[in-house]
Amino acid sequence: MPEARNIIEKIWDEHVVADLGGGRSLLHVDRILLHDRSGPAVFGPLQESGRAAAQPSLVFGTMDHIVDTHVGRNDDTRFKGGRAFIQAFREGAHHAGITLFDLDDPRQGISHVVSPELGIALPGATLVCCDSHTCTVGGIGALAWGIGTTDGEHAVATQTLVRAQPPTLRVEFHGKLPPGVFAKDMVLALIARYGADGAAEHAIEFCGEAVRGLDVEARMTLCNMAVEFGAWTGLVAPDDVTFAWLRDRPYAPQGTRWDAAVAHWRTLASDPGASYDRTLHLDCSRLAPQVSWGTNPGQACAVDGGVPADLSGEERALAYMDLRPGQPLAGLPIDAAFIGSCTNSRLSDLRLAAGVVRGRKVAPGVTALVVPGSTSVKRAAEAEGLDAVFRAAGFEWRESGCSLCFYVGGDSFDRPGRTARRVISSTNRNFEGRQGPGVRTHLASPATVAASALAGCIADPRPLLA
Ligand SMILES: CC(C)[C@H](C(=O)O)[C@@H](O)C(=O)O
Ligand code: SF4
Repeated sequence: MPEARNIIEKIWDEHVVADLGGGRSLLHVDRILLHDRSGPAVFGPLQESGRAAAQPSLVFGTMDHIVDTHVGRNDDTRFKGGRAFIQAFREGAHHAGITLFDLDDPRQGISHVVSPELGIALPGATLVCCDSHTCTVGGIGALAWGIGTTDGEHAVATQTLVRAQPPTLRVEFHGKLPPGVFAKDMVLALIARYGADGAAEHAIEFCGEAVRGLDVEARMTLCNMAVEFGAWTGLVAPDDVTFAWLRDRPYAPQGTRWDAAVAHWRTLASDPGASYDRTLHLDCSRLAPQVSWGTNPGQACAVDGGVPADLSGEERALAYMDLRPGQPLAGLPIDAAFIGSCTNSRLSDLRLAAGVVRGRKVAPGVTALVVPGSTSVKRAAEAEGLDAVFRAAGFEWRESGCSLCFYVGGDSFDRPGRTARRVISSTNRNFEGRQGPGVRTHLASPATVAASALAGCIADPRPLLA
């Protein structure tokens, strides 16, 4: 009788090319994603050392981080030297012979949004990208992780990587999610409960009733923030919900190859009795929408709660956020609301936010914007009239990209003429300066961001969803 294995061990075992001893293995990498921000640092050294891509058909590039998301964009960007980055990335991609989703390509978008959407990321596959949120695609059951550019160069040149096998962590979300509470709230509550380093470099399998009840896009939201929990990566075992979502995607297997793939993917689920190095639990049945109050994603609480009263050692976070212990969060005035990023910019996120916004207006003085995660999400949203709903309410409707998730991409909430100090955001990081110098970020679900944009202050979305 073979030993019971969990899904992470199964995917790992299938990808070992050579056991290097000491727990380290040479792994086959099934797919590589590269983007405009870190991609040039992969192509440059690769070309200088005279090496080529081992399997260019398994490597994909997309423009996302530093592109301008204003309508009518071109190679110019707000990132200093951005044009040179974009052009170097384009040239490197052409030279290496990989597939590039360039600015004018309908498949362009944030790496972690486009790879599952196009069926590049698949259940049971290994996938890497020089980006920490590569774990997002764990939502369809891929073992995906962020790497540095030196590993990126190694991966492109050999289609393999050296890794030590990670310890495993089972996170069980019990119960059913109450109405108005979403995957973003689950993961914020998890990190708040166990701390921003709670997963300590483990590979997580997210499971339990609340996870099974999530659609694939929400599972990606959950896995997106595994890295904010200190994990190496996170995934959800693929099931019928996954297979239905992936079917007929352009790069997914077709015809009889699809049937064979599904039959194999079904074998990946953790065996009964499989063991993990650690297990954590969270009850979702009474969970409230969550909002972060501090400067790491673990500093979050219920929207109808407040900053913990008994804080010590958090003075810097509170000073930066201009908050005091015990202060309620609901009712705190905001300057801006942002819906976007690889965490929450898929079609289901935009539908949810539009449902809150429909027929209502953004509060006077609040800058509100929606940045779809991919051009295809944008087009699908427009076909449903969601852009019109957002625009009528007073939201700006942008082209796809990372945009205001990340100040280093060139766009900032603290630009001349548009100073926004306090922002409620559907993104994943609330670090000091993340969305611009001095900008204070509150992380929340797209529903909470939308409700807050309308109220002009942090607001509970539940009354608007009822
Ligand atoms: C620029 C990129 C390498 C970075 C990352 O690795 O995550 C960015 O996407 C981020 O979210 O901070
Ligand atoms: S959307 Fe934000 S978190 Fe995601 S890859 Fe882009 S910059 Fe990083």
